[in-house]
Amino acid sequence: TTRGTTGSVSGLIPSYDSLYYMGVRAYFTEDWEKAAELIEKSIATRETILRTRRECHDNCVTTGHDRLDKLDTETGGVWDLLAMQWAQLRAECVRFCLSRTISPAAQLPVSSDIQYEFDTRNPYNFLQVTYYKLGKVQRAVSAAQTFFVANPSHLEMRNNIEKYKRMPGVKEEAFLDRERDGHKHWSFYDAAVLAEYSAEWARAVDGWKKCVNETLMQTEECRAQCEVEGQGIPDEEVMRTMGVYEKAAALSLNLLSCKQSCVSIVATRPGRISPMEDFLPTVLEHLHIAQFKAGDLRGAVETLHSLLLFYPADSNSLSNLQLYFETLGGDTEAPGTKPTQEISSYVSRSLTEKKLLYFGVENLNFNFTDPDLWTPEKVIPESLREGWRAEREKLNERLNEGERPEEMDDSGFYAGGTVPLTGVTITMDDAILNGTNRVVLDGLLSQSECDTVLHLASTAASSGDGYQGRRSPHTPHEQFEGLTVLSALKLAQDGFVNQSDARLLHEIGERVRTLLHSYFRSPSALYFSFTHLVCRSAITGKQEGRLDLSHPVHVDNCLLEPETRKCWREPPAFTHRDLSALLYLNDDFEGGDLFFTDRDAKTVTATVKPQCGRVVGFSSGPVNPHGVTAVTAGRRCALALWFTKEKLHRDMEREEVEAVWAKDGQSVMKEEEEEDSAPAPPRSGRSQGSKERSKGRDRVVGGRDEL
Ligand SMILES: O=C(O)CCC(=O)C(=O)O
Ligand SMILES: [Fe+2]
Repeated sequence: TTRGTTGSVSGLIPSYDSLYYMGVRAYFTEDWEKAAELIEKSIATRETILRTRRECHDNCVTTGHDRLDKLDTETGGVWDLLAMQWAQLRAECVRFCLSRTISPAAQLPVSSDIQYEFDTRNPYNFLQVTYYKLGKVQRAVSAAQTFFVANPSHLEMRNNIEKYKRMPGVKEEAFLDRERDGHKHWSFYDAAVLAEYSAEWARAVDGWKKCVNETLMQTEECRAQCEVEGQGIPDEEVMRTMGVYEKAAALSLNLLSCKQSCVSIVATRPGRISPMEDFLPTVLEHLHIAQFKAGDLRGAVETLHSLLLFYPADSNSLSNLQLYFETLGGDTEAPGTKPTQEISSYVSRSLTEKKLLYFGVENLNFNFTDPDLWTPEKVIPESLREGWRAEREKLNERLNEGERPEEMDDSGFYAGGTVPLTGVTITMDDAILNGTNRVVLDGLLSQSECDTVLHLASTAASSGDGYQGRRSPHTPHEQFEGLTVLSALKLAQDGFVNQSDARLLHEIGERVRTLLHSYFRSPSALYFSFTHLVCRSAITGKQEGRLDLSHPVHVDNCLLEPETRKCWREPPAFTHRDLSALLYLNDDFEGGDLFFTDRDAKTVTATVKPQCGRVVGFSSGPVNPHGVTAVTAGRRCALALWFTKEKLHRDMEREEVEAVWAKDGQSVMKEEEEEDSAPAPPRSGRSQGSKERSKGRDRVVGGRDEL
């Protein structure tokens, strides 16, 4: 019964939407075999249709051009007929080309629902489950990955991916984004940014160049689709009242507007809803700086000239150009003193299109939203400039205030790596926490482990070791108590607690280090800088009308000056802390939320409620100001950990403890029991601590590092 719809009878390409609907129906009846087959077929069919359209576009792009050539010489007043003939020939070419392979049903435009489904890669969401049910893990993995790339805040899929990563026999290569070809420019972009971070300029140049080329290619692909894809007619109601030239103008404006919108489509990352403003000029700007740094001065000049086509009066670019010329010894004839051919055709074509479009806006009631910021004012009709300026100003304001692009973090960390511990899942990522290099992970400790560590804290408080029961350095309304690993060891030696409890405290730190090293894709080793277990207790009777915080807003490795939004990396801040982590142990208290703010130290961007086994990790720099709300009842305990990339600043106290245990002839690293039945994942960096111990020591004895 499905033969008619799948079109297999005619041998022509069927419409992919009907295949998709059938696939989804099969999915809900749990007919997994059929669901997989149909959904795959719909994806493949859509690809074939897109490819065929592109081929037909390319095949027909010059058809009838000879008629247009004759326009110049034609004197008999039939130029309009020649133009019509050109349109006819081209139409016939495309039509013939398409209908040779695509069924009539598939030539129709799909509904916006289907468009949305495929744009958001939802078919892969269905496929992930389907393949999992069928036991085809490799395929499930790549479906999961493909979906996740376009839906990066879909935590369920993220956790699925983490699970797949821990499955035996699932290889790294299985995590394949099946749609990667459509957005390669973003991979190049990311690679170039990473190279910039580590000042590898030659690699950055390579990445930015590829990014430019791929961006131009993707733009061409998108524009070609505008020409051959069945598009809705602009406002059919209005079209009916139009004469034939008006209709022709409306259709051509529609086409131009579709082509211009490719700028926004290409500049929108998978998974994002809005485009990156000024994408191509931004990439060119990065490229010329990278070229300059890499010593390719001529390349830099060429790129700068390309950039100047977008912003001819930009004072920074002009003074850079001046600088380059001086460095080149005023050699203005040198190659590279011109913009690249590709960019110059790109800009002039775009300008011509914009002129036509703005003419339509001014005189033909056409609506057009310019995707570019660089459009020169003179191209925009006088009557529109006022509104356009207001729009721009609004946009600038938005960019300058809350919606400014994510703050740059120069720490070298890059959130989004894997979570290599069984049972640990991501609860909040950068997107949910509204920031950069922040994460909340759950499941690091079992309840009994939390209880053990809490017990350590209470024992320390009552036995007099640790820094027991002193007033909080931050608020008179709370008491502060806690201990370090060394004081835990002493407690054990004095028989107050079990050896194994003290070791647990140590070992938990290793778990956190492993996690953060991997999740933040740390470019180098991470050393413990300081660790302590801290409890904050509300002092009863001192809570009335309390307005202060348990821990005022601060940045861990610099002194935040909210008025100027500056952060000074100097003492008394702990300047060598690179990554911060808090591992929470309980939730039976009131208040005590951790919150992140903007650099103004006021605007709260995210809040995290402590609970047993929850880890908050973040880069310790100015992108992450944070504080703790008042603890108004009960006791809130957390293990606070800071890591450094500099070996010189590692925590010597920790080494002392490890040395004691090593002398005891026991391994420091106790293999923890897996709570999950899933096989243990690889544990990079896990044994580093013990190796480190036996090596020679370039000991630095510094002031004690706390709070
Ligand atoms: O306990 C917390 O949640 C945060 C503590 C903190 O920010 C710090 O000690 O630097
Ligand atoms: Fe802090």
